Order: sequence, then C-alpha cells, then structure tokens
Amino acid sequence: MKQIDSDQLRDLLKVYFIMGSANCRIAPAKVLKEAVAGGITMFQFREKGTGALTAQVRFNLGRRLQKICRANGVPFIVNDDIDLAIALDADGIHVGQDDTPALAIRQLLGEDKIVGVSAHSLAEAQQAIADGADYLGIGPIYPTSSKEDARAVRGTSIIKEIRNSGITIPLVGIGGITVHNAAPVLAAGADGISVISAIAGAEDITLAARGFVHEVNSNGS
Ligand SMILES: Cc1ncc(COP(=O)(O)OP(=O)(O)O)c(N)n1
Ligand SMILES: Cc1nc(C(=O)O)sc1CCOP(=O)(O)O
Ligand SMILES: [Mg+2]
Repeated sequence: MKQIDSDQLRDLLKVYFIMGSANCRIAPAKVLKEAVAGGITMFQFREKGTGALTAQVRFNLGRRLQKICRANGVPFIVNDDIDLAIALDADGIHVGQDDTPALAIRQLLGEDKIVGVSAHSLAEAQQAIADGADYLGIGPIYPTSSKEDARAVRGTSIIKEIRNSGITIPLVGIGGITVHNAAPVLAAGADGISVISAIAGAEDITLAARGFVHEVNSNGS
C-alpha cells in the first residue's frame, strides 16, 4: 500500500486494532474478521506475550491475517519485527523506543511503507519525526494490562503537549482505551485510537469495533 499522504493516514488511524494470538479467546482469524466487520481502519499484527507463536507458525498466522486485511482494504502493519515485515511485504511496521531505531527502519524499508513509532514524551516525538516516522503511537494514555513493560501512564496531557508544540504528524493514543474514555483522547488532538483488549476481549467483537468507529466519527476532527 502507501503512497498515502498524511490526511489519508489520519483516516486510516481512526480505529487502529492491534492483536496477536495471546490476546484472543477465539481463533485470531475469526477475531480479525469480526473486527473488520465492525469497521476497523488499520491492523497491527503484534505476536508477543506468553505463548506467542514463533518461526513458521508465526509467519503463517501473519500471512493469514494479512490476507483478511487485503481482502478488506485494511492496511496490515507488523509490530517490532523488520524481518517479518519484509518477508510478508507488509504495508508497514510499528517500532518502539527499545526496538530497531526508526531511522534504520526507514532506510531498510524505503519511502513506500508506513513507519509508526511509539513516543512517550515530546522529545521522543520530535526525534521520531526527524527519523522519518509517518505516524506516532502515544501512550500509555490510561492504565493497561495488555503490555507488561508499559511506561508510566501519561494521560491525555501528553497528546496536548505534543500538539501544542506545533507537531501536526498523524498520531494515535494507546493504552487502556475503551469506548467510554476515547473522547478525551480525540479532544486532546489524536487522529485516532489504538486498541487491543477492548476489541479483542469483547463479548461481541464486531459491536465493540463499531462502537469505536461511531465514537471517533462523532468526536474526531
Ligand atoms: C500504535 C502503537 N503505539 C504504540 C505501540 C507500542 O510499541 P512498543 O513501545 O514498541 O511496545 P510493543 O507493542 O512492541 O510491546 C504499538 N505497538 N502500537
Ligand atoms: C501495545 C501497547 N503500547 C502501549 C504504549 O503505551 O506504548 S500501551 C499498549 C497496550 C494497549 O492495549 P490495551 O488497549 O488493551 O490497553
Ligand atoms: Mg515494540
């Protein structure tokens, strides 16, 4: 996918679903299909945590999920793993502060792929942009139980601080976001929200995703 411009990316980031097999109570492909039916706008394959798949099985699940995304026009992003992103010819990659540096990722992938970078402070956001990030993931906004090594909770003030500094790059809030607390994240200046448990762990996944779509379209800019 790409060449997409910033405004297209802003739209794609509206409801950014992240998941791997450790987040799913039912088959990951079924979870993704149900989330797609609810209108998610972007997907990140994040295969980590207890019991995470490795090697060929991991690749195979990635390929399966990528096919679902492709069939539905949803960009497929790989978390952390540049080799997997290249092997799958993913639409992009998301890296954090402890992963392969964004600058190296950009050099490896070129301009045609989406590169997302996590930032937990204004300084990290500025560096990520200088390194070639297309979008930022800002968090944790609220407490989360989906990431063992999550940083300290930042609240929505980190997003306001980044926007007030004049940064206009597309960005999502992440960490503990539910349909009930998403509105302040958007009001702070996020283009979208990024979610694991409130969609993957929902009783009705399609309904949960649809709820986020409605929330973002009602409260987003
Ligand atoms: C959209 C988005 N934002 C932030 C993250 C977190 O990335 P990172 O800090 O590298 O942590 P892990 O997800 O790799 O555990 C993300 N994955 N996506
Ligand atoms: C993957 C991830 N990154 C975070 C960050 O702060 O960078 S918080 C997080 C977990 C998000 O899961 P949930 O929606 O279940 O809280
Ligand atoms: Mg990472």
